[in-house]
Amino acid sequence: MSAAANKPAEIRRIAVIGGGAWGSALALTAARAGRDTVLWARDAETVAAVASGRGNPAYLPDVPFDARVAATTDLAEALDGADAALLVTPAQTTRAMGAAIAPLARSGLPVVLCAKGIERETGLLPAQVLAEAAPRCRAAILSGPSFAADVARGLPTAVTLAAEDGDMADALALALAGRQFRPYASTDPLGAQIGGALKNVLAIACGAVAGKGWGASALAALTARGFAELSRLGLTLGARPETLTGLSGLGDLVLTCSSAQSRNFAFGIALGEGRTVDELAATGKLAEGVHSAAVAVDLAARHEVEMPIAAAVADVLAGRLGVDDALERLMTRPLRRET
Ligand SMILES: NC(=O)C1=CN([C@@H]2O[C@H](COP(=O)(O)OP(=O)(O)OC[C@H]3O[C@@H](n4cnc5c(N)ncnc54)[C@H](OP(=O)(O)O)[C@@H]3O)[C@@H](O)[C@H]2O)C=CC1
Ligand SMILES: O=C(CO)COP(=O)(O)O
Repeated sequence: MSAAANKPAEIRRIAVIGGGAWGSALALTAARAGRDTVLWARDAETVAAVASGRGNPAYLPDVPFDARVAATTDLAEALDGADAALLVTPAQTTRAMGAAIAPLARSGLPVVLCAKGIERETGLLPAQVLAEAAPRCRAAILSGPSFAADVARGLPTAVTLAAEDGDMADALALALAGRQFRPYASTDPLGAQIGGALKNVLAIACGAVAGKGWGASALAALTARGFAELSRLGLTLGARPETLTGLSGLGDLVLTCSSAQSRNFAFGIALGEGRTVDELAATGKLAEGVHSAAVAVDLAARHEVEMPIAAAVADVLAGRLGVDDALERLMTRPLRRET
């Protein structure tokens, strides 16, 4: 067989599964890139608004949709004829959504996982979950510094698009690329997932520092030590250094640990200001780090990797530690060489 015969076919039609902020922004991105794009959402009002060109008032208010995106509540219709799917529901729904996609997807369908998290019950990353739930689909990862509202408004950014199969990563990057959206293909999906999941946990810690008013020096120090944790775990699990220092690692960590536009950072700010975890959970706003913190710490412990900042976040979220005590615990750890 010739090399050309092994190349993935051109990606013309994209199904975006998930009608929240990021799914809508990515559907717009795909449509702007010239793909025939259909958005699946479970909420009929969202589907009606997107299909009529009004955009997504629930999740992206005031963002005009400047490209044509079809929409449906019927998953089979969304996947019919799709050359690739983007799965953009919260990380803890990956298994159920994968199982729903599995019987409807053609064999070998590329499924780009866009959620950033670790499955709570198993400690598995999204691609590992998809491999169990939809084994005939092929996983790719889209991750990097990209607030949905910015991307939907057409503000520029760059992201990592990773798959074990480099040709598939290249084809997906080409299918989504535009003047304002620049995907870099990678063959390190593991590294891309670790960066995306951990930056959310670390952003909660950074937000708490901001909410406490502990100053810009503390915030920078915590971000750097957070990156050390992320890198330690990533390297131990087999991620590549250039992925961890790249867009889906350091790039997204810097964004999320410095901007109140991040829901994880905003969650941390509110904790630092004295709101309780229960109050914040009741808002229903998604902060993926809340769901991944404890399992990330367990995963690190299983591999004998120290993650004191993530552990402090997990303890604060579980009500075992206050934010002031968490700082005290981090600052009084035994002095050590910087690694
Ligand atoms: N927002 C952002 O800037 C970015 C987000 N991400 C990641 O993308 C993922 C999704 O985030 P985002 O879109 O912002 O989240 P949102 O809270 O904006 O939207 C979540 C969407 O998922 C749907 N949903 C929730 N639970 C289920 C379920 N069990 N089955 C089917 N659909 C479900 C919701 O539907 P309903 O409205 O009906 O509840 C909603 O459409 C997260 O992992 C996040 O980390 C990544 C990069 C940027
Ligand atoms: O992942 C994101 C930006 O890259 C979005 O971060 P939040 O989920 O914290 O809003």
